[in-house]
Amino acid sequence: MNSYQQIPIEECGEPLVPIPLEKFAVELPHPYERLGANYGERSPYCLRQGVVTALEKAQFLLNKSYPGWKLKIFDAYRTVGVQQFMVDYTYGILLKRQGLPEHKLSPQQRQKIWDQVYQLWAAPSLDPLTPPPHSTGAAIDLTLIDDRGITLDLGGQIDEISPRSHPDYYAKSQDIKEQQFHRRRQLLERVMLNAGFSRHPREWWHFSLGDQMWAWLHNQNNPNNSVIARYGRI
Ligand SMILES: C[C@@H](N)C(=O)N[C@H](C)C(=O)O
Ligand SMILES: [Zn+2]
Repeated sequence: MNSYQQIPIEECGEPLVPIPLEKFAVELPHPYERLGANYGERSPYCLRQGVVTALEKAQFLLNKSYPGWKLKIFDAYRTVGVQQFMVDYTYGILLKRQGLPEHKLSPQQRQKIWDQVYQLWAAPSLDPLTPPPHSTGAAIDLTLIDDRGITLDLGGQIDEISPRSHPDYYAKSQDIKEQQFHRRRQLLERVMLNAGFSRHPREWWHFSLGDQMWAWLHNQNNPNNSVIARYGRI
């Protein structure tokens, strides 16, 4: 269990609502649907009402400094089934990289792959006390586009399994291009944090508001003013 999953949840009952996609840029077709993930009746482009409002605020703050730029939504809501699909898909990718069929792997080799998967992905838990962040409708993965509609390079792909995914990977670089990646990551972080979100400590693209991870991060920074999560699995 991750530390953040010990945070209690007091579900506030806010509905999951569609993201007004016309206000943002969107990765289309949806990256996980393209891989075969089945959302059933649900859409990945939904969030809790309060989270959509905060996302609109982040877009507004971005436009104050950078008119015409947009937040580009990669992924938002996921059922636990989709979380399971992506965890299994990522295991398959890492297995292929090893170049060995699964039955030839030792239990230790297998465990090493699972550890890598769970470095990046939350466990597809059906326990209401430990929901995957995206299954609460409170988490979003996103990047930036500029006023020409060009997706900006933030120095790595979303969902990349590599040290480059760490938000501060380029923080100390002397390379001009890499310093630009870092400034863009800082810009994305600034507008999202000022709108109320928290950023995942290991993923430059993942932000959430009101879920267990958000509360845990808040409490790390404000030990005298602790909060609990208001969004559970929906
Ligand atoms: C891997 C990335 N898309 C992501 O969302 N990671 C977090 C931790 C998650 O699975 O909730
Ligand atoms: Zn995410």
